Amino acid sequence: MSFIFRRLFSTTSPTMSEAAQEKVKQLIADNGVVVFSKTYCPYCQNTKRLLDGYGAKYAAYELDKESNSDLQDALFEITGQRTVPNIYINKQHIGGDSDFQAVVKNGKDGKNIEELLQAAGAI
Ligand SMILES: N[C@@H](CCC(=O)N[C@@H](CS)C(=O)NCC(=O)O)C(=O)O
Repeated sequence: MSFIFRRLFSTTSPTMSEAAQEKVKQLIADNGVVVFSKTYCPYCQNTKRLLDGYGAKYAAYELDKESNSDLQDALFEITGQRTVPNIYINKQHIGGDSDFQAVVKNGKDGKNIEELLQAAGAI
């Protein structure tokens, strides 16, 4: 019972995990295209190269440069994906580099990649 009251009326700050999830969600909300990445990751480099090829603006969030290692766990909790790159276009989860390559080739939801990037305000 006291647990329920503590839970309902707690004024304590969010847990680390909740804070990391909020940060991830904010980055997705604030940016048309987001690539959660690691600087040394060849798949991430490929994704960024493809985006650069379209002249797209994107936020690359380099997790290996980030002291907060909770972010990768938060991404897993939100997307079910633990690897990088972890890509969002227009708040829609795309997946990793191979998923992005498939979108470049086939489009998504009836839109080609240029249309998707335009809708995201990235080009
Ligand atoms: N099939 C994935 C492969 C991605 C992958 O293996 N990424 C590696 C880094 S290069 C990774 O996330 N390893 C786990 C980690 O860094 O925590 C894709 O196409 O994105």
